Amino acid sequence: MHAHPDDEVIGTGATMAHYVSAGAHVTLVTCTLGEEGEIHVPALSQLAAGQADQLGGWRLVEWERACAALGVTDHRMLGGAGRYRDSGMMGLETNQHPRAFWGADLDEAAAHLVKIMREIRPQVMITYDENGFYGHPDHIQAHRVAMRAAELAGPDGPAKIYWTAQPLSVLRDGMEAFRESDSNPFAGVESIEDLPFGTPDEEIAARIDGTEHYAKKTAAMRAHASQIPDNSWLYGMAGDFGGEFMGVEYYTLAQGARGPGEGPHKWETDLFAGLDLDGR
Ligand SMILES: CC(=O)N[C@H]1[C@@H](O[C@@H]2[C@H](O)[C@H](O)[C@@H](O)[C@H](O)[C@H]2O)O[C@H](CO)[C@@H](O)[C@@H]1O
Ligand SMILES: [Zn+2]
Repeated sequence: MHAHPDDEVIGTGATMAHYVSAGAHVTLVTCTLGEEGEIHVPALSQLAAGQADQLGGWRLVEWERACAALGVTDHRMLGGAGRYRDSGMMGLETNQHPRAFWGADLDEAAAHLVKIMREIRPQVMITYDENGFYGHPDHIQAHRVAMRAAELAGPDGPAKIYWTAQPLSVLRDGMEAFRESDSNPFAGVESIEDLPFGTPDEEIAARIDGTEHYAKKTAAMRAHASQIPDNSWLYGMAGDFGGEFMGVEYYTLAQGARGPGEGPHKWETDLFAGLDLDGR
């Protein structure tokens, strides 16, 4: 369950490709079209919200192309394309738009996801933590709607719920690795504790290694060209560090029993670890 087109790749692209290739049924639910986003493709600049206001339709196409690159065939917009609008960054006037996701009625929005849950009966759901990973209103709302839907869906809801996360150790390694880079995402950051995200390693529950799929993740990122420019640090990370940073994704476990794991913190290597898959 993601907030905008492109979130699915940045946070969970390798995980989605990993499970599609393992034969799992992966359903992506995205909550808005991303109408209020930046535009990094000059030729598209007049699609912006304050001009032609067509960015949402364009990002829908980018989103479908990115899903194709990951092998995800079941991708849905919450309540149908255009039902909820990108709210913009926290505190902006766009938060008050009549269709802004940030102002959506929680149970009405959750009902759209419950309907999907009753159809697909997921064993595992991934969404964001209470802060929406980094505090964007649509990410916070996606968390709230996903957790409410899981509560309302009862036995049709997921047995395990994970929230996207970045271990502090990975952020420290990344900050060091990018120190000399000319596209340093940590530029101006004194300490990783200043970042709006980061989880102590001991609170991480799962490390999903989708390294073999990081080329699919990179291709899916390129599909989101309006949001992820060619000179993005994300490509630098993929280029300089290969799958090590791009192909591995981390999660905390918000609901369900933790399965067997590896390493000093017993991180699961499979989100379905410990589940009776025959049962559901
Ligand atoms: C990854 C993500 O959630 N992107 C959102 C976010 O985009 C940010 C926004 O454009 C901001 O103005 C930029 O400074 C920042 O770099 C962007 O990440 O918010 C957008 C508006 O809600 C949203 O469309 C985009 O998908
Ligand atoms: Zn987002």
